[in-house]
Amino acid sequence: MRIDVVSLFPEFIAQSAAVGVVGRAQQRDLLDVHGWNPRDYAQGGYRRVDDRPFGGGPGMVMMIEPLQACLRAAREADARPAPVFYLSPQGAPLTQTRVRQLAAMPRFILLCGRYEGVDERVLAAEVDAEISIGDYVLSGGELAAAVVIDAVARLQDGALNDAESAVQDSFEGDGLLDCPHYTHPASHPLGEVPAVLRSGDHAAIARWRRMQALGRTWLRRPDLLDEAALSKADAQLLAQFRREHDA
Ligand SMILES: CN1CCN(C(=O)c2nonc2N)CC1
Repeated sequence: MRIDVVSLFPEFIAQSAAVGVVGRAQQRDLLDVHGWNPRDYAQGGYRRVDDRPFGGGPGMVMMIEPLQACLRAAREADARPAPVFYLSPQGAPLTQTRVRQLAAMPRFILLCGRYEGVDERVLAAEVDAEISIGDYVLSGGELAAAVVIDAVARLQDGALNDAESAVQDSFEGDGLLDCPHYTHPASHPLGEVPAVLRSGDHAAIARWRRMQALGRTWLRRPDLLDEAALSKADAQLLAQFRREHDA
């Protein structure tokens, strides 16, 4: 899979994509991440990439020409078709379902805006969809692009080791929040590790973890519960959690 990123800070993208799961995926040739800088496609001595907004107001807007030329270069760097996604609070919320769709593509291009954003004509002519990683305002699209790249990289076959796959499966598999995790020491002034986790009874441990995942989802993200396909056993575990919680 190939991801091209158009950004005024391609070094940020390259550095974030060189470490961890994404870096390993690249080393394993599961993923290629390429950064492109619109400033390299800006004309004139100042290599201008932004200008003042028509209508006045604060900040600057990224100009059409450097972006169009940069997107063209990124697109033409590989023969495969490449949809363009713009990171923006105005985009569709990024979900694991959307990540799975992106991860199945042979390639795509991420467009990262800075300042007040990009000229709207670029969005209309060059962008296939906008993606938001959350309802807040960042300083640029690069952090959002790094989030998309990380989530997509994890879904490339061979990117995760067994332990990492288990974590992925725990959320992705059933859409619930994760259960609590503990490690040594078993006793600490902050509290004790739940006895069931030290019991060696793997069936009881699995039930406890499932009940905690169901219960935490009910408490913190009931909207996810509405989407989750709960089994009869799940419903019984959640009922037990709620009885103990309300006791
Ligand atoms: C122009 N620039 C504004 C800030 N920005 C975001 O806040 C953002 N991107 O994706 N999800 C988000 N939230 C990126 C684009």
